[in-house]
Amino acid sequence: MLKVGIVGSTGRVGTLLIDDLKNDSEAKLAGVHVFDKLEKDVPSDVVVTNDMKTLMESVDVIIDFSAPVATEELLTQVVENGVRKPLVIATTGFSKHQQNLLVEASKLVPILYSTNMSLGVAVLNKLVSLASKTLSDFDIEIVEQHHRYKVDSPSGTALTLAEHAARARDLDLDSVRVSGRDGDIGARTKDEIGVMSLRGGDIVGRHTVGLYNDGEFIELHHTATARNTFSKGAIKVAKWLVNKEPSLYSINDALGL
Ligand SMILES: NC(=O)C1=CN([C@@H]2O[C@H](COP(=O)(O)OP(=O)(O)OC[C@H]3O[C@@H](n4cnc5c(N)ncnc54)[C@H](OP(=O)(O)O)[C@@H]3O)[C@@H](O)[C@H]2O)C=CC1
Ligand SMILES: O=C(O)C1=N[C@H](C(=O)O)C[C@H](O)C1
Repeated sequence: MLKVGIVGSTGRVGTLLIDDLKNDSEAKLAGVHVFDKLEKDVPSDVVVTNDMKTLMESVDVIIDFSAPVATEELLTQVVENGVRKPLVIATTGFSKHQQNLLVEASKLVPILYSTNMSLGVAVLNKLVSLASKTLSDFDIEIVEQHHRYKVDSPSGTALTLAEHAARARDLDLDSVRVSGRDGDIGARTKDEIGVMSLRGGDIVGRHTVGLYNDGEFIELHHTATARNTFSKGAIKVAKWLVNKEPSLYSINDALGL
């Protein structure tokens, strides 16, 4: 039985991970990191701790849906404190420093990082690469919609979709991304990639990649209708990751896409 540890165990996705692991025949909950207090009941043999190193040493693999500072603490245990455990990282909104730390840690332990753990978005990324390259004259605009509690913007998924679009056109995303328009902004430039955010209600996650030209346009939509799409996806890739060599893996590696 694969022993799973959760970082972000009290969160929207973390609580679903606890439920999903109760019904899994190959993986079980072995430890949870709690920042404050765990309201949910867990079996008595589960390690409940606010110490990241203790959690990591109690499990076979970590699944992280938390906050950038918490993921940074996790990665620091690998890079500075010699802890060696495979990590599935789903948290979004990292700074450049945190992104670099993730790359450094992946030289020491296997890490699968994905801004979206759904199969649908994994396929959408591939469709976006194909469409952006083939429809090279079309303007690309991405819109993401999420629930009112989401704290980072644009979503990690929207940024990953934008990266696929930019790479397909040999563009540097940081130079061409536009994430707000207001006032006398002038006409749209050819290469810019718009990435816009809407927040409201209980929307689990919706991403639209539009490619617009004179006389026609294509819009590719993905909608997550249940949040456990992400928790179940993360457990699936954790099983795949656990015996891999240190490296930075994508969800496409795990799903064979
Ligand atoms: N890749 C994917 O498929 C998906 C990624 N996400 C991402 O996962 C992350 C979590 O999402 P969600 O569950 O909705 O968020 P929540 O805000 O519901 O949960 C965040 C969790 O992180 C914990 N946390 C916050 N700060 C710290 C800290 N400093 N140290 C330790 N733990 C901390 C919280 O603990 P406490 O409750 O005590 O504050 C809580 O358990 C977000 O970055 C989100 O974008 C979300 C869905 C899918
Ligand atoms: O915070 C969320 O809820 C989600 N976050 C991820 C992101 O930032 O892309 C994935 C999903 O869309 C839900």
